[in-house]
Parts: sequence; C-alpha cells; structure tokens
Amino acid sequence: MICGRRVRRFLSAAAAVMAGPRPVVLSGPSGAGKSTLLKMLLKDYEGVFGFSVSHTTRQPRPGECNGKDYHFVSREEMQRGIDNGEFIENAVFSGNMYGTSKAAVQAVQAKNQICILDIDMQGVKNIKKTDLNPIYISIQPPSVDILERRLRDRKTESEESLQKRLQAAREDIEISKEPGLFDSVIINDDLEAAYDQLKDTLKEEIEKAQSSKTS
Ligand SMILES: Nc1ncnc2c1ncn2[C@@H]1O[C@H](COP(=O)(O)OP(=O)(O)OP(=O)(O)O)[C@@H](O)[C@H]1O
Ligand SMILES: Nc1nc2c(ncn2[C@@H]2O[C@H](COP(=O)(O)O)[C@@H](O)[C@H]2O)c(=O)[nH]1
Repeated sequence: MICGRRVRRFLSAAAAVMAGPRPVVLSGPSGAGKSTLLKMLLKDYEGVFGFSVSHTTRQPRPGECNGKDYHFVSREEMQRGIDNGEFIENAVFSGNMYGTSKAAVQAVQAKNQICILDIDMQGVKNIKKTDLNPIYISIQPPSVDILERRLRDRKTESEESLQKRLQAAREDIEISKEPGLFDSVIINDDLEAAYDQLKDTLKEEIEKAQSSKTS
C-alpha cells in the first residue's frame, strides 16, 4: 500500500518534470505595463523565459517586429487559422482580433522555457477552460487616470482606440477583483517595486527552470 502510494507520488513528480515549467499568463488593462515587465524578465533571465508570440489583425506600431512582437496578419488569415483549430484562444479587443496559437506556445515549451502569454481578460477566461495550467498574474495600474496618462504618453493610440481601451480597463479592474481568478494581482505604481513583486511570485518556477538547465 505504502509502496503503491510512493510509486504514484514518484510518477506524478516525473510527469511534472516531463511536462516542463508552468506557463505564465500576464493580463491586465492595456497600458498597465505588461510588456514593460515581461521585457525586463526576458532580458534579466535569458533562456529561462520565452514569449508566446500572438497573432493580431491590428497594424504594427513603429518599432514592432513581425514574428517577434506579434504575427501581424489579415482578418482572413486569422479567421482561417481559428477555423482550422490552430488557436488555443482568441478574442476581439478594441476592434482587432488577437489570438494565441498552439504553435506559439509549443515553440517555447520545446525549448523547456517558461512560456509567457500576454493576453486580455477574455483570453484568461478561455485559457481557464484548457489544460495549459499556467500561473495567472494580473498587472493593474494605480488608477484609471494614471493609466490614461501612460497610454497618452505612449502615443500609440488614436483617440477612438484610447477610449475603447479605457472602457475595457474599467471592466478589467472590476473583474480582476474576483477571488481566485488570479494567483497574484500586482499594482504597477513604482516599476521596480512591481518588478520585484513579479519576480517574487515567479521565484519557485524560475529556480526550477534554472536548476533543470544546469542539471
Ligand atoms: N511603473 C510605471 N511608471 C510609469 N510608466 C510606466 C510604468 N510601467 C509602464 N510604464 C509606461 O506605460 C506605458 C504602457 O506600458 P506597456 O506598454 O508596458 O503596457 P501594456 O500593459 O503592455 O499595454 P498593452 O496591453 O497595450 O500592450 C509605456 O509607455 C511604459 O513605458
Ligand atoms: N486574448 C488575447 N489577448 C491578447 C493577445 N495578444 C495580446 N493580447 C491583449 O490585447 C490587448 C491589446 O494589445 P496591444 O498590443 O494592441 O496593445 C492587451 O490587453 C494584450 O494583453 C492574445 O493572443 N490573446
């Protein structure tokens, strides 16, 4: 009996190792600081994290790279991929289509890296229906007024897009308070403090990923 239990424990530990590190979902309002924080992680922990490159139908911003920041595609191409079952999740945000392809996640997991998904609240709800089993982290702004200032200063949005994003942000701020929806909710007021909190939340996974690289 004890032996059976030990074998089961051994097998489930072995399965966890074989499955690789748990992915990480970073969500939160547009402009809350998700990309800023994830770029810090990717730079400081080279080879430990890998970014799940989403598909989108929105136009690239100055400096954004196709295949690195997003796969920029037409609505027709995106819809074809969705119809062919190529996406784990997809959503319409501020009038544009976004989605996480199975290939994007597999490309990171094949390298045994911690896969980071930067997705909106609809994506969070849809990923919860899958067996991806990520760590869910919400990045929140200190207030809607500060969020608006950051988005305006970023100079990436038209007035129409900015207003849509602010409306989605108000909804996101409310939904993110739902108990159990996120493993951690980080208020990005001071950037360094928010980054420290993010690293602390991911400490165990980072250590596991680092030790599996050296062993
Ligand atoms: N703690 C902070 N204090 C001041 N400015 C910040 C802070 N964090 C991020 N920013 C700035 O706010 C703007 C929005 O940040 P960022 O682009 O990372 O947001 P995001 O959540 O990834 O947005 P989106 O979902 O639209 O891609 C950027 O110009 C960034 O430099
Ligand atoms: N559900 C998904 N949401 C995504 C995905 N990729 C990005 N996003 C979210 O969209 C908004 C807007 O992004 P932006 O780059 O246009 O500012 C933001 O909240 C992202 O998190 C995705 O694959 N699925």
